[in-house]
Amino acid sequence: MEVDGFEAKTNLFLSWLSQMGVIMSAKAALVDLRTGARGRGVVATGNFDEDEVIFAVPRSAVLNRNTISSTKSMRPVQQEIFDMPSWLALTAIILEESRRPDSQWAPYLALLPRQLDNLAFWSDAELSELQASKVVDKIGKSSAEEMFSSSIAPLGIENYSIQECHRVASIIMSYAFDIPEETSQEDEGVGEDDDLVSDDGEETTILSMIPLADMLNADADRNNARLCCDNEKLEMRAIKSIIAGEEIFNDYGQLPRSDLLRRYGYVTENYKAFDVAEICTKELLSLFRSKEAFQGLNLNPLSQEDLENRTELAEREGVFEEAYDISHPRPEGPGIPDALLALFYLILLDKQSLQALYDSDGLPSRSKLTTELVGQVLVIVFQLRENEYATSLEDDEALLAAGNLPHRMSMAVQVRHGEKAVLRAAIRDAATFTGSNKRMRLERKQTSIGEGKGKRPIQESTGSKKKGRSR
Ligand SMILES: C[S@@+](CC[C@H](N)C(=O)[O-])C[C@H]1O[C@@H](n2cnc3c(N)ncnc32)[C@H](O)[C@@H]1O
Repeated sequence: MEVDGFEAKTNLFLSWLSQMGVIMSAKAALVDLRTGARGRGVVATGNFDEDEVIFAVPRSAVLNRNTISSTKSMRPVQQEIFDMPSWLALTAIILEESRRPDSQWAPYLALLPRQLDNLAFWSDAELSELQASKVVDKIGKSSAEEMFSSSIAPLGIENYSIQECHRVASIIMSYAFDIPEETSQEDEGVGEDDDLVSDDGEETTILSMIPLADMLNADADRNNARLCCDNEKLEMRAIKSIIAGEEIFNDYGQLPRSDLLRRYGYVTENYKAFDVAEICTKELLSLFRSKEAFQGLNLNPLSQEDLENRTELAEREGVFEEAYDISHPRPEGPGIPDALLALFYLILLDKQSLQALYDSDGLPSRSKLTTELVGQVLVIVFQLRENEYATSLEDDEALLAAGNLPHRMSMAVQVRHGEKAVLRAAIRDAATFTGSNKRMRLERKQTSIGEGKGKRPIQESTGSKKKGRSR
């Protein structure tokens, strides 16, 4: 006999779905996956062919900003709701619908979780386990609170509290879909073939809670279903054949585990391939002003003016970013982004070559940017970044291998370990750069760098075209 009403809530929700006109294939079932720590999920009980409809949800069962026109109590504040950012408006609407015992969405709202593991709900002590992960700066809890106070509080919703706003806003972050807005009769035919859910935030989309569609879990590239939208209904279709017994997975995107944790409150091994380590450009640039950071590389610190000129050129060339994400190399691109290589290259270029680049149009190709010096500087930058974490990659490996960590701590260790693993791989990669240093602004000194890699005397580049090969 269950004590938490989990199954009863599921059953009420399933009957409500059919009243709302949701049609679910007899070959799919909403099931209890709590033993796998996944809450509810949808599982195939029969085989699905590619493109087969798993369930269809009519637009009338969807909860979004358009819903308020049917909610009498919200009509007086309709304009305020329309003026808010979409996630805030949906937060207000769900708060109001949750308050009303006669809300037509009550059996659906009762299913949404009370406890969440998204980072907004972590204590400071729990967050400190993420160590130097930049995700901690992206939680945005206090700015969200300001918005709740300035936009939602004045609406006078009965059950308003900051805590409840956080819960609802986090649910929206992990459950809502951005779907193409319903087109009017006159517009019909314009976008009828556009059946993909858009998540690019274009004006024609509307942030919506879609009952049942949001009961699908996700696990990186294990997705086997996709939401397709037309003007009347939203259909969850198989994107490949699904065998009876398999879980039906949606696609939450190729998120690094840090962002998965921030937005969805969980991590799995399958997202490891998308992990990133973030390098903050401001911190990076300060290294080039110091004497200590690159000791042993025959590299003089840059004046503030020189550094600014070089970063301005990087901006002109479209390679300057506030932060750079280092990732594992993937078919879509290398782990160390071209833009970061280009920034380093510009910072390390000798004066004459820099001037030539100013007067030219365009940066050299990636293979020219990967000079030995760029690689050496990158190695140092990545090592410094790795040292910002309080524990080493090996410490974290031992912690994870020992197991028995509390749930949130285990997730935090996986995130920070993943970021360090990205940095280690990037260090190995940068150490292989062997491109010529002849245009690099190395101190004029007869010395050698790059132990074991085609050693040659290092000369300050004069830009002279007839510089011969030294080997
Ligand atoms: C859109 S909901 C999916 C339905 C959810 N399982 C439920 O019971 O309400 C997204 C949430 O499901 C959970 N989730 C999704 N995929 C998961 C996975 N592979 N492992 C663990 N939890 C997952 C996370 O809590 C996430 O925030």
